Amino acid sequence: MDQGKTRSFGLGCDMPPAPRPLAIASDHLNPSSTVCERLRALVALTKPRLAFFSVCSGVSGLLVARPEANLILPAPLGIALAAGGALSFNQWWEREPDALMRRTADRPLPAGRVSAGTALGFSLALSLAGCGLLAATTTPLAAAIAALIIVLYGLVYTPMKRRTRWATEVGAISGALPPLLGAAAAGAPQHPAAWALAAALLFWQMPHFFAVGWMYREDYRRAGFRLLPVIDADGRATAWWSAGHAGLMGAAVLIPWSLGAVGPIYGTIGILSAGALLHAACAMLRQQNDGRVQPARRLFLVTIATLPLMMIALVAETLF
Ligand code: HEM
Ligand SMILES: CC(C)=CCC/C(C)=C/CC/C(C)=C/COP(=O)(O)OP(=O)(O)O
Repeated sequence: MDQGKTRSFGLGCDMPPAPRPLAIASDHLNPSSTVCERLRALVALTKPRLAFFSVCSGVSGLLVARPEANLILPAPLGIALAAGGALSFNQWWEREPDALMRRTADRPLPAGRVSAGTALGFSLALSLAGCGLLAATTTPLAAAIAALIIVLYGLVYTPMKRRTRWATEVGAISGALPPLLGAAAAGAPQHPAAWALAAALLFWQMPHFFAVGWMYREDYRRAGFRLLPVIDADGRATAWWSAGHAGLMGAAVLIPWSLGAVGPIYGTIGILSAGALLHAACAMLRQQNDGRVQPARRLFLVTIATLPLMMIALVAETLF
């Protein structure tokens, strides 16, 4: 989710040449940067692409729970502010390891485009504004879920990444909660379709991250992250866990479909998506140990392609 100008969507071949030593902001800010450059740096702190997808999953929960809610703006805005707050807090916390990884060395903090104090203040302000807006315009439960996501992601998952390989599972809970946040904002936190999307998203994230982790495992190792792809010598465990979670994602689609909680369009697209993830994870399993990252990259791209399709299918089936 790095927003560096030189790379995009995990293709990983045009990264900056080398990680810098700790060039942490505050004393290293470029005094001649324009207002526009500073604003751009603040936007990059929010990991806009991930934030956008998280908002989409939250809005999907909102729309399936209350289809007429598409006219209500404060809920998506509140979700976006809370997401930006959580994600920029993570960048503030990880400014030192980010400086050690090629993938993230050009982020605003390690690159010195924003000071640590500004980043922390910005992340807290966005978090408070997001939760406040949700509390004032939707439901207290929605604000509470947003606060829970911020705490789980910022204060539990983020420090866990350098301590245990199970951090990813905890991070996946925070990443799966936005559809429930959306449904709570619509006043229907129990809505089965929102729970179905949250469950699919929970399992989707494991192949998604294990693929990325394998692609950048040297980066993660250098920065001291103890994630599964780092401690897995030959890629076998990474591929198996990815395949297993692709299977679980299939179950998270089939079960609500068979119970009538979601319709056949979402059901079919969800099963095809899980099948595509399983296929790509199995390809990773077959080609482990040969040092290539191509199968992992393909798995990552499959995750990126399938998630929007599933969200669109779920919402379209509800609205039309
Ligand atoms: C445990 C949970 C997750 C982890 C550890 C994770 C990690 C990552 C990482 C490291 C990247 C960067 C890949 C690169 O630089 O090439 C990435 C990309 C991406 N992730 Fe995730 N992610 C997680 C959950 C999610 C969730 C919940 C969503 C959406 C709702 C999401 C959407 C995306 C998208 C759209 C990209 C591609 C765009 C970009 O690189 O910014 N991720 N993810
Ligand atoms: C509404 C709301 C508050 C939404 C936010 C949703 C949310 C917290 C998603 C985060 C998912 C996640 C664990 C990403 C990995 O970040 P990472 O820190 O491992 O990624 P990095 O290596 O690129 O820094």
